[in-house]
Amino acid sequence: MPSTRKPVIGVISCTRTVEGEDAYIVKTRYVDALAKHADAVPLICPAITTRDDADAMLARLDAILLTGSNSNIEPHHYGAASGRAPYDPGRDTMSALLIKAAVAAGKPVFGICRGLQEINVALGGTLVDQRDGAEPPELPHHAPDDASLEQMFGHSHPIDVVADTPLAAITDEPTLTINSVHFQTIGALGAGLVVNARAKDGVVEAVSSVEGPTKILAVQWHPEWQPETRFHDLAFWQALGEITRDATAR
Ligand SMILES: N[C@@H](CCC(=O)NCCCC(=O)O)C(=O)O
Repeated sequence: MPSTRKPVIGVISCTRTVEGEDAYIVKTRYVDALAKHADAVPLICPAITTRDDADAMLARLDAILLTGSNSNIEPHHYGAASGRAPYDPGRDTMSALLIKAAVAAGKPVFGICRGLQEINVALGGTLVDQRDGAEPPELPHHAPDDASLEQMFGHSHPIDVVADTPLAAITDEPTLTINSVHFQTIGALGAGLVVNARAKDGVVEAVSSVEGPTKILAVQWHPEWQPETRFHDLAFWQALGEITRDATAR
């Protein structure tokens, strides 16, 4: 019987400089979407540095959400010789620990943009950067550098949803038009992940876990950006709440 209490979902934070000091921050749109559309209680998680702390944190959470962020994962985490700043090493450490702890505890792991990339890397996958190609990308996945915030999240393209995947069941549409705010994309797929959607250039746009106790669902786009305007984004958030309730009822 699924639990009737609201699930508590941990939201990973980023380290930024605020008023001249280090601060743990989360953009409100991620937290608000969990509360408004997943019917969950969001709990912002500071950067932890040990597996014991990650296990203790997970013991008090029903699931975790790895948000988007402008920073890139440091390349040594996925065996690359070089990468592009900005970085957030504290977040890299925390996301790897939280993902491993959640998988060990059989608790759901959800990812958005950088969060999808962190899940892929934590499971042994790699990333590639569209800016490293010899030619400009056939399909740019990020607006030009001088774009405003609205223009950045207005940059969009279609994706093809893979049939018989969790995303197909959630959205019930073979193609979606999604916003796109990233330069990095999945290279090698992490262990246990299944592709749920691809862009027309083959870029992986959504993944889920192969059947098993730990439910993973991650998307490369931003369903937290004005989700009221797109059915598939509202459906994404409703699914997060349902997946987490089901997991707590097991
Ligand atoms: N840096 C990575 C991940 C991109 C990402 O998460 N973008 C979101 C930025 C807006 C926000 O903070 O939500 C890449 O470039 O691929």
